[in-house]
Amino acid sequence: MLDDVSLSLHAGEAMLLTGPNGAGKSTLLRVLAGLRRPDGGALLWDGVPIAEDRTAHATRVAYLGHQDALKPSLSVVENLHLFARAGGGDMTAALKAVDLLPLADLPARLLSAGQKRRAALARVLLAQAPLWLLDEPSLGLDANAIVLLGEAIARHRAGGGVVIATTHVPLPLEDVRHLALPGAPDPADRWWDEESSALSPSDHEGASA
Ligand SMILES: Nc1ncnc2c1ncn2[C@@H]1O[C@H](COP(=O)(O)OP(=O)(O)OP(=O)(O)O)[C@@H](O)[C@H]1O
Repeated sequence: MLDDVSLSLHAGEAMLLTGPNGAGKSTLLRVLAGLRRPDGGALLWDGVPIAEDRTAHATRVAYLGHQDALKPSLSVVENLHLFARAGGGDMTAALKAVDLLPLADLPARLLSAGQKRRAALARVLLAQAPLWLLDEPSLGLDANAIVLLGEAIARHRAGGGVVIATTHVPLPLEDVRHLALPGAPDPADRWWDEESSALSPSDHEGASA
């Protein structure tokens, strides 16, 4: 059960949500996305409750769930067009950012699991939304794609964007905050460095979250 959770982020900040399976990380992301109403408490954007205008909140959020939600018969680029907002982001740049340009015309059903995840990430880039809510974004990604993910997040933050991501593994992010949901492992087992908040995959040797 998710209870007594409080967090606040400013432009350019990032937060990782950690905790064991079932701790409520995905539930919290869905609440932050406005996809699920909390039983209590409030979610504010610039001091205004999102409940006052849920449509406006939806335009602020790019949400990446566990499912990549691609239409199998459509090509990568057709899938991305489905979600690109009018006057939205640069399709070629989004495909390049996740190294999918060579596969742009391939039907989504022929993509590998990691390639599908890259396509779902390209959709986040295209949304041009200030708030990225990413549920285990590195799921299925190879080492190179995880580097690209880190770079995309850094660019988003440099432009004033905010990122909140769940993860069970370290992500290559600088100056990231952590929120460990109750039931998280003993602090001695934490793979992040409380002092520097900087992470690298090599920090993760033998740890679990
Ligand atoms: N729609 C739902 N109805 C009832 N219970 C739910 C629903 N969705 C999630 N739960 C429960 O809420 C708890 C938190 O689930 P959640 O998916 O948020 O966990 P999580 O921390 O993201 O886990 P994981 O690390 O496995 O992804 C779990 O016990 C889960 O069974």
